[in-house]
Amino acid sequence: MSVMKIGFLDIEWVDLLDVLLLAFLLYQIYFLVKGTIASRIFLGYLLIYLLYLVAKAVGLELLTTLLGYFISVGALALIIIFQQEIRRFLLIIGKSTNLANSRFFMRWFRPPTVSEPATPLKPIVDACKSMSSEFTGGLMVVSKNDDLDKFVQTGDSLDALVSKRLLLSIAGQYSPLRDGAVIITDDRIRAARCILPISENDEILTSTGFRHRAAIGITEVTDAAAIAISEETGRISLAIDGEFYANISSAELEEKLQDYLMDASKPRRRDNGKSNNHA
Ligand SMILES: Nc1ncnc2c1ncn2[C@@H]1O[C@H](COP(=O)(O)OP(=O)(O)OP(=O)(O)O)[C@@H](O)[C@H]1O
Repeated sequence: MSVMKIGFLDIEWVDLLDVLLLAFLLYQIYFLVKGTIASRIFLGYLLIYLLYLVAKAVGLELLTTLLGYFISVGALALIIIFQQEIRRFLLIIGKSTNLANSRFFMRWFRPPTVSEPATPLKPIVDACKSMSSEFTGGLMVVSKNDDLDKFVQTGDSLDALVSKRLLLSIAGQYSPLRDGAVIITDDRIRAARCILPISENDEILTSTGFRHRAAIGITEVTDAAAIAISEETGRISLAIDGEFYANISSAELEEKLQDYLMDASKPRRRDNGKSNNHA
């Protein structure tokens, strides 16, 4: 059924839907790559494509052929270049269709209300407080819903009950487990010395070290929260969903962790990959 006619163009409902869906998809891709190196590559590729169109329209045959070759292998090249972003995009789709997190699902099949998160926060926050005052560096990941097996496997398995004493001894100056990250799921310390993905977001201050980039990185690809304690400054920082809360107090840490871990319906940010520094 025709909606409107512009000259020889007969526009139908399905065309409008097509354009709207394409605009929505491009908008999502824009937010996904915004602030990353990928956005510049994408822009560069777009400019080459525009140049190709102009060359073709003007009739520059040699240039058109050359650029045509470049663009024909472009799809494959884009998949290789954007593999991180495509992975992140599919993860977001996977997460947003996660039934357990869906508001609709929660409304009808709400599990019995619990007032405390599965992970005991007091020993974690107390350990962070001690580490902060003693300038002991540390990186702790607290799981929410996502499976962190892949990252647990990069470290040394522990499977011990969460306790302040154990967290402090892992982070201690002479501990062989102090490098890398500690991963906590529910009330268990699952592993130490784990390697986390480093955030590639170029909006993060260049002075930010690898411990803090790793804290942001893990929260960009999973729904876990990550705490970094700086060895240099003793500051406590928290990363959630790619957002970075720098230099927070132990009370703020506990409050933010509590809110985040208890909020099962909290939707993931749309502009995944964009980190903000909340100093
Ligand atoms: N990808 C990673 N995964 C897990 N841990 C990491 C990773 N990168 C660095 N770390 C840990 O962070 C420690 C300190 O790294 P770096 O000095 O670059 O970080 P930083 O952010 O400047 O932290 P600090 O303020 O404590 O110096 C490393 O010794 C290592 O234990």
